[in-house]
Amino acid sequence: MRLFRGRSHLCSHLEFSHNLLSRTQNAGRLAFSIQERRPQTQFRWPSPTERTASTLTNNDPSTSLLTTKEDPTIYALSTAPGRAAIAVIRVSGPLCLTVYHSLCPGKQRPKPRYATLRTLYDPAETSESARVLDSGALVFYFPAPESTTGEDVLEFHVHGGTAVVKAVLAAIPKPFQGLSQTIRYADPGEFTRRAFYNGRLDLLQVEALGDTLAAETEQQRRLAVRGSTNTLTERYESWRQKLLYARGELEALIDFSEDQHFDESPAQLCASVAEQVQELKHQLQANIDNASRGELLRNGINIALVGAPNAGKSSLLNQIVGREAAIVSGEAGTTRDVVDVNVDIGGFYCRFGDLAGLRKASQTPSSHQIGEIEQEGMRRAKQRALTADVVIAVIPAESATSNESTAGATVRGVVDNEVLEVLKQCDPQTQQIMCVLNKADNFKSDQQRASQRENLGRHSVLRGLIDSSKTTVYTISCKSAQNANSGNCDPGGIQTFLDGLNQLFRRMTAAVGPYGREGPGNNSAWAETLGASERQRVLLQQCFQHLDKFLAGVQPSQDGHRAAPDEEDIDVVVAAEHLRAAADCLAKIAGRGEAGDVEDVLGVVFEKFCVGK
Ligand SMILES: Nc1nc2c(ncn2[C@@H]2O[C@H](COP(=O)(O)OP(=O)(O)OP(=O)(O)O)[C@@H](O)[C@H]2O)c(=O)[nH]1
Repeated sequence: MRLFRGRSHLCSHLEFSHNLLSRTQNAGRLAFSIQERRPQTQFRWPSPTERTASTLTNNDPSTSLLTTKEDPTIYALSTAPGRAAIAVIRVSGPLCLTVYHSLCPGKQRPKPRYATLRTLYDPAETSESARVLDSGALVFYFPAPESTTGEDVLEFHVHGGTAVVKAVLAAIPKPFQGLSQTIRYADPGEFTRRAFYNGRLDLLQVEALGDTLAAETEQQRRLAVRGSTNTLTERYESWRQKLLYARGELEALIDFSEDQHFDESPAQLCASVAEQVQELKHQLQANIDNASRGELLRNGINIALVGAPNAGKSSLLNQIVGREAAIVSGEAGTTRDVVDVNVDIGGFYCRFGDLAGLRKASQTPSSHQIGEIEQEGMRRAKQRALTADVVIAVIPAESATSNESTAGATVRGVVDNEVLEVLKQCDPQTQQIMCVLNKADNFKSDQQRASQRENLGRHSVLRGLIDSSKTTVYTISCKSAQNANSGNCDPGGIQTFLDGLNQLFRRMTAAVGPYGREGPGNNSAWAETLGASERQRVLLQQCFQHLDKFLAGVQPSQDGHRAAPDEEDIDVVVAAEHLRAAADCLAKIAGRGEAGDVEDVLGVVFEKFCVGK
């Protein structure tokens, strides 16, 4: 085992020093276990004030005016622009009280966190009649640091008329004219950025806040709420602590193994750490999988309607969205390009793509050649189907009724070969396939309808696809749905199909635990991990890869392809480095990376924020 190939630079970490200390104190008793430790003191990114070394007091407004250079007070309309009953204007920074006194002259400082009724005046206006900006405004004052931004915050709840808002916004900076650095209109997301800098929110909560503001559907809202707790932060931090602790154990071995007696041999210690790392990998994998599932809720579920020309794809789309979103016609090949429609189905944000019908040239009537446009449409349709999360194969029932001589021929007649080819190319691991038998009104009886559905289920290719998607074949009739009178509760079976689709979405987006859906433990306890962002998922993936490299260096591979390394081949320094790198990835998730990293991340995260937030 190679222990002394140069001391790594890791001692600088507080956690490592802590480990060294306890290791030295407990020398000779190296019974190793990875324990949960309470996080170190809460990390806090230096505030803009600290970073610029500009300290202000806001007790005396006159001195604030002179000293505020680097840390301007910001203000903005925080509610949506336009006519409304109430508009909220928010001010954050050291000049809050100065702003208050200039708009509410002669009035006492408002009691913190209480609503105070005030008339607002224009500080630059001398004419008594023109001075009043708004009467009956409510003022809230939140002194630092117990405020949303961690700075002094002032909120004016004014009447929501456009002119009132405009006048109050114009009045706020008036006393500071000529001192341009002291107060300015806020940039998008600047209030939240300050909350982050002042330790009021961690980066994960900032991301969840961005999701909350962007949420359009019920499921997106729930996802955002899950992410807004600090459960994820605590989970990542406990993993990071475990990794740092494990690394500390290895480092102690490097430093002291020559002069101290340890109960465990280096190989035993590595095996013990590897066991813990293996367990951590299971948890990471669950987190990574759930983050991908959460993406479906956040970005929407991409659904492709595939089928032969005239199968009824456009008719089905129109039934789903409840309007004429796509052209329906008896002419085969009507839909040429992808028709995308966004729709909320039971709280799930979905993007439906109605695609060009798929057929071969030989299947077209001799008078009809497949032209360039139709070919391009089919190419796009295939491409879209292969990247969709859910592929709905729309199969028309008409061929079935006209060709019932043999079960096999019937089914093959219904499911077009071109459509089958595309379904076969879909990835059952990542894509769900659903079959819809349309034009059920063509069946002569319920019995015929049932037997055709069974035939479809028996079809060798479809069977496999349907089984892997754990879905059923739905029988619908867009025509019946369209012609139904309001008395029929589920005309054409569209509602039953939508319910099935909803159940499929629930399965696709349900959280899984470290040992899969059927594994031990409570999977719902992992629901928060659905809220993990794409950025977090990428960093978790990188963390996972470092753990893999660590394991590759210290133990045989689980599939038996790689034998256990000889004791002399275990490089503990390199192994410890992989643990450090893995821990760093977790640190970056919470915004604890190098300063440059964090600024880059902030740039991306705050892009989504609007002014006033
Ligand atoms: N009898 C019956 N006809 C239907 C049903 N659904 C759709 N149709 C008819 O089938 C024809 C084709 O419908 P579309 O919805 O345009 O089919 P499509 O799959 O989008 O066709 P392409 O655009 O050519 O790919 C139209 O004449 C529809 O009225 C149904 O449930 N029953």
